[in-house]
Amino acid sequence: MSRIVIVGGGAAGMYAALIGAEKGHQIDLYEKNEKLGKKLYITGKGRCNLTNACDRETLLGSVISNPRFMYSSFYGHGNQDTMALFERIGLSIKTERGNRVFPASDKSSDVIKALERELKKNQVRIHLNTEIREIVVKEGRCVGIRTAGGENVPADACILATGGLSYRTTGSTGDGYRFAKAQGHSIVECIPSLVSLETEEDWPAKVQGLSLKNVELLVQKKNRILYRETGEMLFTDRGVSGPLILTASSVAGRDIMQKEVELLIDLKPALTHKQLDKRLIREFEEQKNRQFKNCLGNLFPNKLIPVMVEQSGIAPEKQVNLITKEERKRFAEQIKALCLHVKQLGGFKEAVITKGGVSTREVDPKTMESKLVEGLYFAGEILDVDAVTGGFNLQIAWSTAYAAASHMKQEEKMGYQIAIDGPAGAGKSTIAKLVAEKLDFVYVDTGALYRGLAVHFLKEGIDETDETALTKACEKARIDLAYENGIQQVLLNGENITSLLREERVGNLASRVSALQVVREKLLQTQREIAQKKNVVMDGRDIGTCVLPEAGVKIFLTASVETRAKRRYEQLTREGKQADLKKIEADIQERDHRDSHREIAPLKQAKDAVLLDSSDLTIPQVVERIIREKENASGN
Ligand SMILES: Nc1ncnc2c1ncn2[C@@H]1O[C@H](COP(=O)(O)OP(=O)(O)OP(=O)(O)O)[C@@H](O)[C@H]1O
Ligand SMILES: Nc1ccn([C@H]2C[C@H](O)[C@@H](COP(=O)(O)O)O2)c(=O)n1
Repeated sequence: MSRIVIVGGGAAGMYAALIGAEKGHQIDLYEKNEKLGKKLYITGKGRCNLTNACDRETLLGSVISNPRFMYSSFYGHGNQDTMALFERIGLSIKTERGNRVFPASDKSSDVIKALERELKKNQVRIHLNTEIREIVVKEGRCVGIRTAGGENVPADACILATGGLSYRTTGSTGDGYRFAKAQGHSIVECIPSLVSLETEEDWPAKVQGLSLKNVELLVQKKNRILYRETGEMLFTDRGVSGPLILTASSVAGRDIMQKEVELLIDLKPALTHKQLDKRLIREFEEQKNRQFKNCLGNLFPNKLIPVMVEQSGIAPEKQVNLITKEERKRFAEQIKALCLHVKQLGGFKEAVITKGGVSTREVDPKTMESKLVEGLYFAGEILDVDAVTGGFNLQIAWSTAYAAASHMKQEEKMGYQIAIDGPAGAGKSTIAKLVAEKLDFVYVDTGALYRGLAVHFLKEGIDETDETALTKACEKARIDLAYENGIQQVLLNGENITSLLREERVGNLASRVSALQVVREKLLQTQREIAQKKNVVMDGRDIGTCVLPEAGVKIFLTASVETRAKRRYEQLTREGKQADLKKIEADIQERDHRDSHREIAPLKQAKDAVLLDSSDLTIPQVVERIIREKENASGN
């Protein structure tokens, strides 16, 4: 296990913390705000456009700055992976127009809640209201951080996920750029992006609030076309905004900074110049005795008419039949290319994202590790990568966070993991033991850990409904696994209690208390630590879904209730124990229901697990099938 410090508790920081913790690292997440995810909370007008359910090409094509840098991380963990992860952690999602993905509840707070819940479950240590002053580097390697309060926090690695400069009130004040610069990183000039544009002309203020649908926007600089698209735009008190403009700010942001960019709005993109002229002739003919200012109602929204009249240079009171051919032609030109000159980009205060940041040339695109400082990683908006609207910028955050957290170097080699989950009596332990033997892996029966805690509660006479007593008892219990002649032994505070584990009351209590957060939290890290260093076959209820979500092979082993009850009955009879088939069956059913309906880490098949129904398979056949899965997964 490595000790990793993450600076910044926004989208990228939380995601990196979760991935790192699931990989078995000890994570400390530092956030200077009083809570996590402040910017995430207001994104997408509070709905949080999580990602975009497009294909990979579209995903890459939506990145404006440094798309090639995103290639590896999008392929390593793309939009589909992000959607699967959010569903795995209990967030229902929905896809809307333009493939935009949102939480089903339309509440960004639910995204934050889901992430926070997982961070807690995975024992991430969250430090709120804690500002970081600097990254500590020794001999070219990051060895920790120093807080503004002067505390030195040693670490094996540090992920900077401090965001950009947009929405400063949410904490994005650019600290990360300063830390990176201090370590020799180049920072590409930061400018606001996905932002409104301020214009030299002040007439937009007269029509502020007016939204135009289906207009074509052409952005150009000295006749060079920078952007051209049809869609919706909006006039503001200082210029223009709306979807077309936001994208234009992203595509042409740097040119806009250097001035001389003009916007040409085609108000009638469906008509050619010739068709438009014909239309004007018809309108002018039908209303020939009216004044110019009163004959445009069929052509433009009312609010826009005074502006169009003013810009045309034609006297507003001029009788329509007196308008010359040249005036009409010029007016048609104006309709096809209503011109505005861009003064500047709107400010960081309202920009959705920041363009610029830590130069991607100095960061490994596969791992997000600095090429200058070992053990220093970057994730999210701090990097000089940005995309258009539609959930793509958050996907950059998720994918880079995943790359950083999952490529974190392990102090010790990570073991190979085979996860076997399934209901009571499905044969998990019998099969897992044999698979482990064949592969020379360590077998870990996690049910035994829960049973071990149950023995402790029984010994201490703990009332299972008394949460305080349970919490205290959990603190007092140390559960260790040991192996005698390759057979797993459970030690409770040093005492070998293996012989007590199979008692019926122990199994039933284990099933009941395993629904409790305090119990699951107690055992989660123990399980991960075991799987960290050794090759393991681990069986349980939530191994593939929760304990080892990255396991190389995941099996969901099951069999009909009758089969399982019959097998258990035969097992007990073989062992010379009293057994009642009907009672065993009822017991199994009750346990299945409880294990699969509890709120935390319920028994369920992981999306990427192989379903194996052993009702009609012999033990060697099941073992063989799993060995084959392992061989396929390892490519041999
Ligand atoms: N494919 C099979 N064919 C016949 N018997 C089987 C098969 N798989 C398992 N068994 C038998 O079923 C019984 C229950 O198996 P086991 O104890 O391994 O289940 P389990 O899933 O680990 O149960 P629990 O979750 O309650 O600990 C054992 O007697 C075992 O030998
Ligand atoms: N990963 C696990 C393993 C076990 N449990 C709980 C649920 C079971 O009813 C109980 C005993 O397990 P068994 O020995 O029968 O496999 O422990 C769990 O919640 N998660």
